[in-house]
Amino acid sequence: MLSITNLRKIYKGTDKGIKDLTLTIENGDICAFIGPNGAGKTTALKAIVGIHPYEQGTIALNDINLQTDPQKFKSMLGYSPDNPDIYENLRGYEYLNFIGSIYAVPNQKFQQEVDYLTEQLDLKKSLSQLISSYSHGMKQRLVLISIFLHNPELIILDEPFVGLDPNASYFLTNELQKRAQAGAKVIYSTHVLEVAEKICNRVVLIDNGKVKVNRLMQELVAKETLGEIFRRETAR
Ligand SMILES: Nc1ncnc2c1ncn2[C@@H]1O[C@H](COP(=O)(O)OP(=O)(O)OP(=O)(O)O)[C@@H](O)[C@H]1O
Repeated sequence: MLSITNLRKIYKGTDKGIKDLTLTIENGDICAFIGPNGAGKTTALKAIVGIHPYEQGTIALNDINLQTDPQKFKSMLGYSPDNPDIYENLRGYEYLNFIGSIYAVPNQKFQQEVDYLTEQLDLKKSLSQLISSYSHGMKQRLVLISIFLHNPELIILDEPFVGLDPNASYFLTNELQKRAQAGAKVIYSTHVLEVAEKICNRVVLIDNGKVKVNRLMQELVAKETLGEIFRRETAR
């Protein structure tokens, strides 16, 4: 279980960021973070993965506290940022070897996962090229492969579908569902509400740094679409 309690992260000298976030994600949950531009989704995700220090609150994954045991917490995590800025001077396979060794993925398992994921995401033939020669979508696919390698318990993705071609998007939606069914917890931010409505069982709507809606998807969209709810909740 991922448990976030009264998380607060405000950028220095501003009143922007996340003001109060409390959330529980159970094993098998796929949770959508939605909200207007600038609402605080990326800030919240960066705090949850330990990139942004936060001044208040608790984040714990299976009772491992991010602040007191960051190394253990991060070993259970797979994170894809909104911008796939990765080591440009490495070749694709060098990057994957690097990530595999950081997470101490056993050799056989590493090879199996790389074979499967590069095949599915059509990156096999490009692994010997420098990452600097990759397109945006290819870098994104390489990051996705790298985060799935160690079978993370918590998968955090910041706008993962932006820039992915339809084949890669199809693979990603299936892969997230498959991994959630096997017990992983997934949170991803998105503006693509139709996909979120289809694959997520929980939705958190953030507006102006605060949680406005935190509901099970099935209950929330019983009478209205997620788009209609979004427009009503965020009307100025
Ligand atoms: N490094 C920073 N320093 C100061 N303010 C920041 C910083 N990063 C983000 N902000 C501000 O914090 C607020 C939340 O930004 P954030 O990027 O978390 O929003 P978001 O919900 O991810 O938006 P989008 O949907 O546009 O990606 C915004 O007002 C933004 O301007």
